[in-house]
Formats: sequence, C-alpha cells, structure tokens
Amino acid sequence: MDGKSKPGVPYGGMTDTWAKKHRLIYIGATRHPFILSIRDGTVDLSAFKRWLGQDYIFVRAFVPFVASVLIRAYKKGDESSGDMEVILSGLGSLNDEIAWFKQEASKWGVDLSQVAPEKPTQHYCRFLEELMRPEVDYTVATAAFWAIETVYQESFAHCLEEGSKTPPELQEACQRWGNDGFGHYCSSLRNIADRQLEKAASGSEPLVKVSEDVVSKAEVTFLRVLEYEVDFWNMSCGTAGHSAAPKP
Ligand SMILES: Cc1ncc(CNC=O)c(N)n1
Repeated sequence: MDGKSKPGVPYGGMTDTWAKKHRLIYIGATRHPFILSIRDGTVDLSAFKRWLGQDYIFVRAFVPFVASVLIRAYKKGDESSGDMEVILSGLGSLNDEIAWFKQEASKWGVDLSQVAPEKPTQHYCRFLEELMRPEVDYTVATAAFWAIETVYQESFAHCLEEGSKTPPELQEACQRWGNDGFGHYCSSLRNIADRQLEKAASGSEPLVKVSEDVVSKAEVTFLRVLEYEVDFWNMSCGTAGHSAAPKP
C-alpha cells in the first residue's frame, strides 16, 4: 500500500474520516450511473463522446491548478516532505493525458476545437480558479487535489474490476485512471493532504483558531469537489439539462 497503512488495519486519516462521514455523496460521485453504464457495457457512446470533449476542457484547466499547488509546495520550503516530486509527477501524467485526449478525440471523430464548455464544466473550472488564489491555504488545495484525482481513480478502477463488462474500446480510458500506478499516486496525494490536515488539527500552527478554520474549509472544499464531480457525470449522461430548453 503506502507505508502508512498495515494490511487489515483501517487507514484512519482525516480524508478517510470524511469519506466515511459523507459516504452517500462519496458513493454518488464514485459509483455514478454514467460509470455504472460503462461497467455494465450499456453506456451510450454519444454520452462518452460528450464526456470526452468536456473532460478535455476540464483537464486543460486542471493543469494550472496543479501547477499552483506545486508553487505552494515549493514555497513551503520543506524539501524532505517529497511533496514536490509527487505533484510534479502529476503534471507529467497530465502532459500525457492531454496528448491522449487529442488522440482519443480523433478516434471518435470529436473535433476538440469545436467543443464549447457546458455549464457544469464552466462552474468546475471556475472553482479551480478560485482554489488558485493566493489566500487559499496549501492544506485546502491539497485536499481538493486529492479528492479530484481520487474520484476518477475509484470510478474508473470500478470499470476494470472482475466481472465488469466494460466495452473493449473504452478500456483504455478506464486504464488511464484505474491503473495501479494512478492508485499509488492517489495514495501519495492522500498522505500529503492527511499530513497537512493533521498539522492543522493538532494546532501546531501558530494560531489554533486559524488552523481549525483551515480544517473545516478543507472539508467543505472536499464536499464541493464531490458535488462538481456528480454534476459533471450528470452532464455526461445528459441528465443535467445541457443545451436543453430553458428551465420553466
Ligand atoms: C472532471 C474530472 N475530474 C477529475 C479528473 C481526473 N484528473 C485528471 O485527469 C478529470 N480528468 N476530470
């Protein structure tokens, strides 16, 4: 696993506590009907194509967010934590990922230059921009980063589990986020977030009140990530009223 958890012993960091406390919304984000439709092979390919175009837009916006976390890790000046190496490896995979999106889009006949962001994509990208603001604490940013990556890891790994009927032409997409290496990377992000949260919660920071504030802000941010992810899946399924008639 990740050197911090022993087999059979629950992990027990703050992120784990949150995932349990907010189990229903967590499941809502990681076991969404869109993912279940990929897993059981009933996925509507036009939904997959819509997801592909929108996720390309999201990923382009995600790169500067991750870069902003990298800058904060550098500014902390704690070289021995290894945070920079983990975040930098994330930027490296995003580089491959952008190339993969372009290749995948041409395979499916999706013209990425013609894809306009839907409302849920716009909102999620705006949220990433808010998280890049200098007043956002490193702890809050790393908790968001961990949650964003983990939702995809848990979702797509589910489509590769034994007994899943994921169509062969979608398996590569699922592998991208569902592979063990990506799982390991998510554990490293969880360790970073948990270490930061632990520091804030134990009040080792100079101002205890400020630290408590950071922990609750991080929890709210975690919940917002889950909500944005659910909205994003809903849009992909076509259940979010995208490009539909105006609401009454
Ligand atoms: C909407 C969304 N959430 C998380 C990810 C995974 N991170 C980078 O690829 C993603 N691609 N898209």
